[in-house]
Amino acid sequence: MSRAEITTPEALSEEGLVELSLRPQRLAEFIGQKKVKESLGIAIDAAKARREPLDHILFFGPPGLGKTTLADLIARELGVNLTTTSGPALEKPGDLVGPLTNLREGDVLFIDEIHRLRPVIEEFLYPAMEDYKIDIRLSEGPKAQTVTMNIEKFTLVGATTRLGMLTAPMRARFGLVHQLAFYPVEELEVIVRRTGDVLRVEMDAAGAHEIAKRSRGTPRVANRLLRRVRDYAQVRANGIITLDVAQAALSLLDVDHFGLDDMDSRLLRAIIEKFDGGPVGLGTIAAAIGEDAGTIEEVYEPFLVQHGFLQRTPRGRVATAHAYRHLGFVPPIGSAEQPGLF
Ligand SMILES: Nc1ncnc2c1ncn2[C@@H]1O[C@H](COP(=O)(O)OP(=O)(O)OP(=O)(O)O)[C@@H](O)[C@H]1O
Repeated sequence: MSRAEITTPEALSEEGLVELSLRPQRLAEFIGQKKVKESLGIAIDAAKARREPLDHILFFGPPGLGKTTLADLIARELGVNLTTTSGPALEKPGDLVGPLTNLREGDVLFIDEIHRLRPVIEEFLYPAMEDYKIDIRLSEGPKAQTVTMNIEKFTLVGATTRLGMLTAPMRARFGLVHQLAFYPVEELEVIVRRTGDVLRVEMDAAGAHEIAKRSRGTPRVANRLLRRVRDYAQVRANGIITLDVAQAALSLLDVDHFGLDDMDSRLLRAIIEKFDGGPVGLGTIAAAIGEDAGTIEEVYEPFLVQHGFLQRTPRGRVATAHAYRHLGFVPPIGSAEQPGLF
């Protein structure tokens, strides 16, 4: 596994089954995101009491923060079935006919990466979301006949890392919209300990803290780092994750002290080395490092801004003194500081 992979917040192809086994089984077991959890709990209880389906829900935020997990927990708490699909997997409206007609009353349909739905599929979904009806075309061409079919009342849960790319009509059809934020180290520590219990790996508080600290605010990264540190502890130590073991394992894996990944470093380095620390426009940075501007803005920047490595100013992005120092550069006099953060 390369350094870029170990701290990427996006799921790696082999992680599906492992993640499934680590998922909390009840909303109460879901750690952090207090406000989101509370508001979901209220909405779920109210819907159950009224015996009505829950409003459609949209989750947005960077990858790996628990959007899919929450969709799963909502279905569990409601005691209904969950059907999962994703924007890129749906090619034509027909692909949704099966999933929608198979829904039983109150079921949850989860659409990941909902910003990537094709416009025809969005249009097809609108009446389903609003009136629980779908229009099925019986043939192709301009004179094609359509029939309207009723479907059961259901809840659509959408997830996106790119709220800005969702169309306004789609956004307007969600009754509840929740943003998932990066997790503070204390909460990640609880997640690491919980995962440790599931995987039956022993660790002390300092070991759990070290893994949490380098997890980029992201449970998916925390769980991944824990699995790698566990391997190291088994092979090179007595199986117990202590501070020393965690530090040795993570430095062997080249995991940055703050969990910055390869793209974070490239981004900051480009601003410092090519643009004198900024300010520089997002489009220019994107071209310089060969990454999509939207992905930079919605996947990488939020973490860097929150942790005081980057500032967004009206004139462009600026690398802070903290970023200079972290990457081994001397900050220029007068460069932006983030007082009190570290
Ligand atoms: N609050 C949490 N408490 C405990 N475990 C969590 C929490 N949030 C996420 N996890 C775990 O982290 C992993 C990733 O979560 P999940 O797949 O739900 O993320 P996601 O936001 O849907 O990511 P993506 O959008 O990239 O699919 C899962 O194994 C999940 O169980």
